Amino acid sequence: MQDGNGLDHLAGERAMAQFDLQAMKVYLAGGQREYEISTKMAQLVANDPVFSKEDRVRLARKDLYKNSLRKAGHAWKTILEKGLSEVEGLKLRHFVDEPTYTDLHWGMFIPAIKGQGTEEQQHKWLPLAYKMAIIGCYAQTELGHGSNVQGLETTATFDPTTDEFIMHSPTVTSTKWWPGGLGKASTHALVYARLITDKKDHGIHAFIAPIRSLEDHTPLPNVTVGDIGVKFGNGGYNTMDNGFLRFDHVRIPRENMLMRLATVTKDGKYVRSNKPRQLGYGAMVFVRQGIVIDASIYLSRAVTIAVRYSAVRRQFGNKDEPGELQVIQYRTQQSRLFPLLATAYAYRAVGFWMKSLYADVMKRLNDNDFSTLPEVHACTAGLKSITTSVTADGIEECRKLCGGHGFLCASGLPELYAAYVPACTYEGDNTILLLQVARFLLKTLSQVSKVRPVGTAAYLGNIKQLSTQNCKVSQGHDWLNTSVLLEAFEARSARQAAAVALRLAKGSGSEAEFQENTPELVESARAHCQLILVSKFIEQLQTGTPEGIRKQLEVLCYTYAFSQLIDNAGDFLATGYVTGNQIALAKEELKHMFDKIRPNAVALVDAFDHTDDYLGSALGRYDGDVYTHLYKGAFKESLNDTVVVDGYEEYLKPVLTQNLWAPHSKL
Ligand SMILES: CCCCCCCC/C=C\CCCCCC(=O)SCCNC(=O)CCNC(=O)[C@H](O)C(C)(C)COP(=O)(O)OP(=O)(O)OC[C@H]1O[C@@H](n2cnc3c(N)ncnc32)[C@H](O)[C@@H]1OP(=O)(O)O
Ligand SMILES: Cc1cc2nc3c(=O)[nH]c(=O)nc-3n(C[C@H](O)[C@H](O)[C@H](O)COP(=O)(O)OP(=O)(O)OC[C@H]3O[C@@H](n4cnc5c(N)ncnc54)[C@H](O)[C@@H]3O)c2cc1C
Repeated sequence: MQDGNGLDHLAGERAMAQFDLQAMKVYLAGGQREYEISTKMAQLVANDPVFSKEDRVRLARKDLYKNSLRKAGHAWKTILEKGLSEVEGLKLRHFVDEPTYTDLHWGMFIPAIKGQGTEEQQHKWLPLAYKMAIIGCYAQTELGHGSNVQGLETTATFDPTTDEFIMHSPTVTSTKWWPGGLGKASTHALVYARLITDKKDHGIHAFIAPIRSLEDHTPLPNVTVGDIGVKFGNGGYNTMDNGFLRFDHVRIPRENMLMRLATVTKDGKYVRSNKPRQLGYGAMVFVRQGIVIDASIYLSRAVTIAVRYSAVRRQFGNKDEPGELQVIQYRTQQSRLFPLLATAYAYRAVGFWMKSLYADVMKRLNDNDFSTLPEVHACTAGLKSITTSVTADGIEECRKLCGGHGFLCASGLPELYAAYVPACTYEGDNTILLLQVARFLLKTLSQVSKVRPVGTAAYLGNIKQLSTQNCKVSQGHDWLNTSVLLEAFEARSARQAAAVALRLAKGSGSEAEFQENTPELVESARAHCQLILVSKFIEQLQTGTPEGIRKQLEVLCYTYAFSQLIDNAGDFLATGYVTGNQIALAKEELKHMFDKIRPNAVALVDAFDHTDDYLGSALGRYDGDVYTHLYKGAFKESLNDTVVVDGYEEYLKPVLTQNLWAPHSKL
């Protein structure tokens, strides 16, 4: 989408592109229809002044939050007035581009009711939620426990005499703490609490608790609720009202317990269904799968800014060429930037695959087939973990790649980082999630002689072969073979998993030994996830990629795979599958890939199709007119509202005019 002012400082870069830009835009959007919807919604948001992002980083929290309420309300009004479809509405909210209560309402409250509510409960709650007559949040985490869901303390005690649950927060640590949208906006909370019937604790279950009056939005009796406070960074995640919540013996009807997985009868009998209790974690699985595409989008924004700016920015020169060099010409810049560009493409491809994986598991669950649930859990948890960690670090790397100007909020990067970095923690701390993957790998390996692993773990079925055969690469171009690359990633992952499994198997099986091995378990989980990412990127390329973009995608795929191989060379070498020389050959191939990316770099980021409005960056502007806009931007700074600064009379003038002799001065 070209929305610059006509001057195109990057026109020379764009003229070098060697692929079909339009086809790439459609590919990255996920298809022609998605592309058209995206384009339409991006323009709708960019052209509506209510959605302006101007000044967001300068607003005080109260104003920032109020403005975010205004935008969320306006988005909803726009959706209704224009009769937008669900997909269009989702896209519109995406382009509004600030975390707000509706993310949790649509992203977790509704999916949790769909997944855990009976049909009757869905009929009761979903119509209200769909028309936003109620606003819901997902209240799981407490002050004392987030990762350890089984350790939550809030109680829901059944009282058969009134057919109600009594919701209670027995300790300070049982206070619900963090749920987005809870602090100020929600009328209802999906509360995870310990179910107690007849003095028996049945563990964690989900309850819909009304928390604010639908008349005047005041907290209901015996409910204490508010915002937990200012968070990291300017703007960023501060548009969200992450909240606290305490119940003091608050009564809710028995039907407010979501009863698809377990029921409590009128006379207080607890009945479990034959479905796995882990389905209670379904809303988390749903969001985790969506986070992979989301990571690609965030990373692609940072990379777009850094690539465009690197093509505009010039420093130094050399005797072979006139003038100064664009910093994108420097190998070191390329070696930090191009792998991130390739990663954003990889996550897009894998994100598409994740969607199909999720659709498949949902279909199976509807048919009461739970067989793929453990693999899907491991996959969504692991890829959520890797992609968010890499993206957060990648945004920060892009900031550094933009030198000093990257540190200015005008670059768009500080705010992007502040908004994104909590993704490493929410929806599961990234280390906790990798430990879940490791447990899955150990279980799979322990059963490998009896149960043939399937899906993303299928390679573990070839563990013997992968443990004995070594890499056959003898010249650089031998690496240009996806089977060779895949085998390297499979062998490294299988060997790392087998090594730690063997060490544990030789031990006593104690928890202490398990703990001692957790760093290696996390490394082996990471290796497994990197294999999934590489293999799914390759697989996506091999299934019907249009001719006009296939070559570029292949280059990006090799760039991604080689950079992963090199960044993790220690692991590959330690498993003994590859030699130092083979790693050195891969490094040379990676440099050849950089040469192929270089003339296409600007077009490859144009293909992400981010509008200037969405990027919100003077450095990443489509037209490359960086300096004019940085300079103009300085005049919007509130300190420059007056020529002589407020505070001069009280604080600067006395310093300048006291004329006191500083006794310690040597002058
Ligand atoms: C399209 C969507 C939009 C996407 C875009 C995103 C935009 C952002 C949107 C919203 C903003 C942010 C929202 C943030 C919201 C939150 O943060 S909500 C709170 C999230 N909290 C967590 O993630 C807590 C992390 N902890 C856990 O998940 C679990 O407690 C645990 C997995 C660490 C441990 O669970 P526990 O019950 O104690 O289990 P174990 O005994 O260890 O394991 C029991 C078995 O269950 C398996 N399992 C665990 N989780 C799942 C699951 N989700 N699905 C299936 N199976 C699961 C586990 O592997 C064990 O299996 P085995 O017995 O076979 O070993
Ligand atoms: C911006 C934001 C939004 C959020 N939104 C919501 C929401 O809407 N709803 C909601 O319910 N929650 C929400 N949360 C809470 C979030 O899900 C939790 O913070 C997250 O799951 C991590 O849990 P924790 O805070 O208990 O971390 P902890 O588990 O206390 O982690 C602290 C450290 O201990 C380590 N650690 C903990 N246990 C182990 C172990 N067994 N082995 C090794 N290391 C361990 C972790 O790796 C981490 O380094 C949100 C959080 C944030 C930051």
